[in-house]
Amino acid sequence: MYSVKEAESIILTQIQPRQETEKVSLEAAFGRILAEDISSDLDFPYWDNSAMDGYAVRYEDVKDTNPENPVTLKIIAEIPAGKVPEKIIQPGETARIFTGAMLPAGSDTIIMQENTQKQGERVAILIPPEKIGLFVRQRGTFYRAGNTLLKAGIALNSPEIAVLATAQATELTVFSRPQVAIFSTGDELINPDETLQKGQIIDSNRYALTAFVASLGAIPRPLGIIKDNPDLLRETIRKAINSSAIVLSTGGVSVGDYDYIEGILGELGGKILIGSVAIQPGKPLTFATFPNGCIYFGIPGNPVSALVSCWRFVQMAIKKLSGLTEYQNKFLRVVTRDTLQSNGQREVYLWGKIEIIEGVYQFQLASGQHNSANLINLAGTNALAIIPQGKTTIQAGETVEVMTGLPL
Ligand SMILES: Nc1nc2c(c(=O)[nH]1)N[C@H]1C(S)=C(S)[C@@H](COP(=O)(O)OP(=O)(O)OC[C@H]3O[C@@H](n4cnc5c(N)ncnc54)[C@H](O)[C@@H]3O)O[C@H]1N2
Ligand code: MOO
Ligand SMILES: [Mg+2]
Repeated sequence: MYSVKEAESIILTQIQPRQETEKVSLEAAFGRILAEDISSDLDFPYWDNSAMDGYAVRYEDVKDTNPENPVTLKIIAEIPAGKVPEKIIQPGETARIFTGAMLPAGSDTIIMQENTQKQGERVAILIPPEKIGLFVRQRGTFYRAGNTLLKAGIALNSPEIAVLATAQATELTVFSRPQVAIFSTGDELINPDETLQKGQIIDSNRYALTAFVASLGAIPRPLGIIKDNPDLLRETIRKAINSSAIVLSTGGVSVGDYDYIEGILGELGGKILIGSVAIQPGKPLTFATFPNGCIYFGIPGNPVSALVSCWRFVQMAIKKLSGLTEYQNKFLRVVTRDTLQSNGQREVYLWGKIEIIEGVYQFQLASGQHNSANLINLAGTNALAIIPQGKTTIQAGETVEVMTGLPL
């Protein structure tokens, strides 16, 4: 049995960012992962421009002005945003200017309107600017043409989309989304629209995993429920590994008589790299690779074990495969509001919520039973508190390591 850290490292070593890319328009780029470095041949700002509605002046002219005896300047032009200034500001002159408008030659500083008083063709500057260049957005001070603007491997969210638009990057190369096959195994399983008979269990894992995969931007391929029948399982697995980058099955990975997955993976040429992990919930995690590059996760059937395995291990695998540079899970150290307990045998993950209490992050354990079959109290959680192997108690008020950013 591997430790959680060992299992993480084995999994990550097997996963290389995919090479397949596609072109998308800027409109369709949200949520995608950039597969090329982006630069622009434009400086940003594109040219010196005004940050205020006011007057473009020569600093020399106004630096000693004061409200009692203000300097007055002759207004020689009006420059709204979008208009190219035609006149050069000479000593004693100014131009009326608006936010975003190009600075006229000869001027170097903007006086905001509130610090002036218009007197017909002239304007009195009541307050001197604190420094030369005040309220001027200088060309190239945010970004210099030719430098890298955005690096390959980042996810495109609103800020990056804004940058791409401004760089006129209207068509982008992004990583194509990996396909992830998902199926549930077990004779006891029924679909949610079927009538529950004695002894049966409604398949929740397939839905949970489909949502989980979609939340990571990969393409889920749900294949339904497969009975505990070695022939059916073999056929399903064979098809899945030949058509998907990653396969996720739930159930059938423990030591029971109907737990067939590991044996079948071996028969089909899979290399079993992990058979179990010292994690609770989620111990019987099976991880295998196939000669065609397909990655297989045999995930424990208990619904909480299934999702915890996904969050702890599958998440980073999908992210890395998808081309994301930042694929590692995120951990925080926060105070726990509840006492957390373990029998010390495995690294224990307890589900709950990170909440902001008086401006500080704190962990609150989900109420109700912490049992790997109890998916009910998973709802509404957003974090997993971790009790290291060998430790039995973390008292309320103490600090605990929490895995966060779960795509719940
Ligand atoms: N003798 C031992 N028994 C078990 C061990 C062990 O070490 N020795 N490990 C336990 C642990 S830990 C886990 S976790 C489970 C894992 O079991 P499997 O992955 O083999 O899964 P199944 O046996 O098929 O099912 C377990 C449980 O989960 C329910 N289940 C399965 N699939 C679904 C689904 N799609 N949706 C909802 N619920 C599902 C299933 O009905 C069972 O109740 O093994 C322990 N046993
Ligand atoms: O580790 Mo199992 O995953 O307790 O239910
Ligand atoms: Mg079993």
